[in-house]
Amino acid sequence: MTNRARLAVLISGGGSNLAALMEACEDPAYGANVVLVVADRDGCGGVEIAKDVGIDTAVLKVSDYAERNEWDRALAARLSEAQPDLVVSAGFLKMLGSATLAAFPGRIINTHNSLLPAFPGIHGPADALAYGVKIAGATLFIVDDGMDTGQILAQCAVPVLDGDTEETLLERIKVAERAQLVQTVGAMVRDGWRISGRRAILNSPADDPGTLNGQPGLSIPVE
Ligand SMILES: Nc1nc2c(c(=O)[nH]1)N[C@@H](CN(C=O)c1ccc(C(=O)N[C@@H](CCC(=O)O)C(=O)O)cc1)CN2
Ligand SMILES: NCC(=O)N[C@@H]1O[C@H](COP(=O)([O-])[O-])[C@@H](O)[C@H]1O
Repeated sequence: MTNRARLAVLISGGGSNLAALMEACEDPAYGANVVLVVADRDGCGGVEIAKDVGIDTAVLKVSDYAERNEWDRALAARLSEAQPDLVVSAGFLKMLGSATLAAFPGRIINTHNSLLPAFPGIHGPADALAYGVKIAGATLFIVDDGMDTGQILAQCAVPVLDGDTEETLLERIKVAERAQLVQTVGAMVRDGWRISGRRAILNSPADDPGTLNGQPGLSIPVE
């Protein structure tokens, strides 16, 4: 595959999902390259991971702009410079505004560590644990102007174990989440996807041996 899809990744923290995408991109057959990493704050480990291998980075802090919309317009402009085919929000803790959404319609995806529509926001695993659910997981979805309301591309499930803490549950979720992100983004960039109402449909199932009928779904990793 000669033309590789250009990925821009939005982060706010350590970037383990980013690192998983970067590793997948090392294989030319995967079909993508990470061309830009943008953080909303200083000190993100994911920015250093990207810098170490020469990937372009930027930090855009809301507090550096007089208005939230100015930040959103600056984010849209910075992303546009990179000409991404897909924008991947992976632990990005800021709601995207209308300028960014309009710049990449239907081409911004977000991975969230809960089984949406349950437990949206920034405390998914803690909220799931507090509720007492027995199954948790992660959701990859198309970003829209709501909070975690976009069409779902893929979901993966993990068990909640007796004695789990937020940390142990989060790490179990993240193992499945990273695999789901890599497999689904790969399927998207190689074979595309389509939207039909509330449904987002991959043109080819992600290559996850643990999926249900080849669909990225109930791939529950064994402890
Ligand atoms: N327009 C959208 N933008 C984003 C979405 C989305 O669904 N629509 N998803 C988020 C990621 N996310 C959950 O997956 C999420 C991130 C941040 C927040 C939030 O309330 N952020 C606050 C600030 C929080 C902080 O800085 O600690 C804010 O934006 O003011 C909710 C959900 C990515 N963007
Ligand atoms: N709703 C936003 C949110 O909570 N996102 C979550 O942040 C983590 C980032 O991990 P990483 O920095 O190791 O990739 C991920 O688990 C992702 O679901």
